[in-house]
Amino acid sequence: MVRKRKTSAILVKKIMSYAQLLPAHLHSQLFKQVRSSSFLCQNSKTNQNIPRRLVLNVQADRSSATMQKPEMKVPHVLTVAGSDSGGGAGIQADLKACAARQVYCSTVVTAVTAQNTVGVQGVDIMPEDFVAEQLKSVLSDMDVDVVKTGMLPSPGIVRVLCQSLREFPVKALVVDPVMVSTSGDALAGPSVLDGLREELLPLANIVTPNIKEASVLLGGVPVRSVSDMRAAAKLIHDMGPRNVLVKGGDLPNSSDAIDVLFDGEGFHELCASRVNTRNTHGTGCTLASCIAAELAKGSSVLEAVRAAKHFIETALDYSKDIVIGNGAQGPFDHFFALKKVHQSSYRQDKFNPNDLLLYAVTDSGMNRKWGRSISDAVKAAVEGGATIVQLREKHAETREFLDAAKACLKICHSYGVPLLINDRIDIALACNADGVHLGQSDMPAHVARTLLAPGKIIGVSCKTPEQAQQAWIDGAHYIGSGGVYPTTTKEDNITIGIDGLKELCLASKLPVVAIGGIKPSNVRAVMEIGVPNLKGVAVVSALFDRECIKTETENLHTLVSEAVLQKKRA
Ligand SMILES: Nc1ncnc2c1ncn2[C@@H]1O[C@H](COP(=O)(O)OP(=O)(O)O)[C@@H](O)[C@H]1O
Ligand SMILES: Cc1ncc(COP(=O)(O)O)c(N)n1
Ligand SMILES: [Mg+2]
Repeated sequence: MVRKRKTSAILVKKIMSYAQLLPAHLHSQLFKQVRSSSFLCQNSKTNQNIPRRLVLNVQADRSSATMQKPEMKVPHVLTVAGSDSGGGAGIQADLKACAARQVYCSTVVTAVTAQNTVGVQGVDIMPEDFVAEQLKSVLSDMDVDVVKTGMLPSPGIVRVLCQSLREFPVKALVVDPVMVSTSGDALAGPSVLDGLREELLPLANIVTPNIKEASVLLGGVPVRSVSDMRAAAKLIHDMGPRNVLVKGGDLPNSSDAIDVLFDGEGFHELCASRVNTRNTHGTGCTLASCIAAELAKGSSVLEAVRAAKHFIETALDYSKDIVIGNGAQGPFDHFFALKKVHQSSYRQDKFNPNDLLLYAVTDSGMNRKWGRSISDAVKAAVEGGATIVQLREKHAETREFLDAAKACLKICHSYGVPLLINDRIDIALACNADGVHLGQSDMPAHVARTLLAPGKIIGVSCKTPEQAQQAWIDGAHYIGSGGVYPTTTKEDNITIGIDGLKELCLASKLPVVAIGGIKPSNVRAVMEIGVPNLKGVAVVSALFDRECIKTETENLHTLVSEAVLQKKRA
């Protein structure tokens, strides 16, 4: 409790010390306020003086600099939901979803369930007065941006929630009208329906029923197809929420997970590929919490729904094979992003020289010419059979390059193909690429070695036996040697020819990949030089300066594989 106190000598002293923190032009104003003394407060519990309003008043008037610490407003979601002892849905899913989306989450528990992957064994509903008390504790003290509701098991709880929302308005309300668990157990009965429809939905920015819940809200109208979902969304919108998202996770015979969003004017169909997994327990709670989290950060409803749906798809895909519990429906892992860092190092053991067989090197100029993104080009190359990829982006902006590198890494790893970054150690570190390729004027390989984790691949471009020797001393894994033939991708590049390549291979203790003007018509001649440590060919134009990268890669892959086989037979 805070009440007003008269100015005392001690307080004035304290104010003087505050004054020293303020710019000089605010001093006269400060002392005017001290004289009126109406703003001085004291905390009755601690007896500490709090010249808080003073600081606030002056802060409100400040024109430019102030020594006040900048406020760090943390986006905040309050979830009003039930506890799931199994940790997959309810409050537990909401906390994990918000944490994964970097948003603070406070919790008001409406019920405690005894629940696992088999089903719901028991439900203990919180008394409505105690729900009201929890709501007041959080909303009267904390700066909540968005309230998200889940299991609301009694009409009294719906009523006290609506009262609290009117007393403490928030930026947005997300209502997940939880009624039946995925296991088929009832979590809220028909007695809450009137309160939901008449009191809560009109306050909601978005309501997120699954197909069963949409049907129950509409008094039993069947919802079995995407067109039923559209019709249901429109009818539920008439109950007052600003947006309706009918979720199609449980839509029968659908190879996609389609959700329908109606914003009062038009429909958006949000489509994700259906992940083949038993681990979908908690998807509804997580989706609603992610939407709430994105709204708390300031996104629009459509942006929030898109981000939330993408999060679910990625999380389900990442955890599709995990096994938690013995029941039919398991929980999934919300923190896939953390573990990905661990798992994404392509191979912990040593570099495999056979990966040099068909080495695709990207070129931003060629991608621009053909109107392709780096990741589309890389995807086509790995689909066509490239065995290693190097991103060589000499002119890209750092942030753009990093985003592209992350996307390419994901693509390459889904095909078990390592990804290297040309020159940019910072990008390689930031995206956790499998290694780097360095030119003679880039960072020396022995320095790069100290920066990169053990096991990360280092390749070095070499034109002379001395450079090849140095690369070996520096701890490189392979050398790239060329230009074997004249090329346009590198200015002023010296052509070493087939003889130069052979000389380098013989001098090198490391595996070699040939580079420079290599294409289907000369790949055999290159591979036939008959030196065992020549492991493959690196190609830029013959893949990326072509209409169909995938077809060219397939073709070249066949030719280079045949050449290697012949070499082995010989
Ligand atoms: N197997 C799946 N693959 C991809 N997305 C899914 C899958 N199952 C559910 N979803 C998505 O998860 C979200 C929750 O959907 P749904 O399961 O219908 O809700 P609830 O969990 O409330 O029953 C929706 O965006 C839905 O499309
Ligand atoms: C406490 C609680 N709240 C919500 C759900 C719904 O989640 P799902 O539909 O994924 O089973 C649940 N099972 N338990
Ligand atoms: Mg479900």
